[in-house]
Amino acid sequence: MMLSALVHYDEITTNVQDVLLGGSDTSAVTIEWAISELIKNPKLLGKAAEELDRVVGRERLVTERDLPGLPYIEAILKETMRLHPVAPMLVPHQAREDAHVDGYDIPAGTVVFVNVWSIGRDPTLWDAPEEFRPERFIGSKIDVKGQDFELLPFGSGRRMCPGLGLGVKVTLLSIANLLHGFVWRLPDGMAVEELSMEEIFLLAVPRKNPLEAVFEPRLQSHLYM
Ligand code: HEM
Repeated sequence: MMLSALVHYDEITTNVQDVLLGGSDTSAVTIEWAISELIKNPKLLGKAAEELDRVVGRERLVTERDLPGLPYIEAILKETMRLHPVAPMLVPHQAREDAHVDGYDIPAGTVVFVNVWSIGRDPTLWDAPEEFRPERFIGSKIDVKGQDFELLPFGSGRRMCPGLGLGVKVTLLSIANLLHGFVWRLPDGMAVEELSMEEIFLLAVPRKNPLEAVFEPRLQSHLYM
């Protein structure tokens, strides 16, 4: 009885840890990459601000209800997830039965890694894959929900990320509010070419050096209270 209560407690702790870890770093890393790419491309920063001013205006903050009307912000998120997937090889999976995929035999028991980092930069799938171009997703049906195999930042299938819905909303809303609420630029005297985009390959792939940026309010002061 005591043992089963202990196992039960351990399972709860592990599951809570999974959700906290799975849901915090992933979103933070994605948001930092999105802002970095935009600071490097001031024209895109301007396009995002234009969409936010047109749809939301300057009298209030962005809310979840605004998200469906912000296709450019959504395109920024997809483009960030294409170039900077937080789990570059997803997590290891094991083939349960013999399979034949694209000319390769995969025996049962094989540990399979899916290199979504490379897929996102594959020149046979993407035009100018090294360029950050959110426009490529405007009018495109490609989504991050695990059905379009060229873009799998949340994985696919029965073990794909269960936090997809929450993850997309949190990152979209954060990026939208950061761009709507602040003007972003590099510190004085620093040119965009000097902004390092080096990655560090850990469990997630954050920036090697934390982003240093200057941000100034662009809305009325009472909105920040
Ligand atoms: C930007 C946000 C996020 C990204 C990019 C992301 C990405 C991923 C990826 C790639 C996996 C592995 C999928 C696979 O096995 O192939 C995963 C698993 C998981 N994620 Fe997320 N995630 C995000 C947000 C969240 C959130 C908000 C939560 C929870 C609140 C969460 C909870 C989990 C859990 C529990 C798993 C393990 C699922 C399993 O093994 O069955 N994630 N996530």
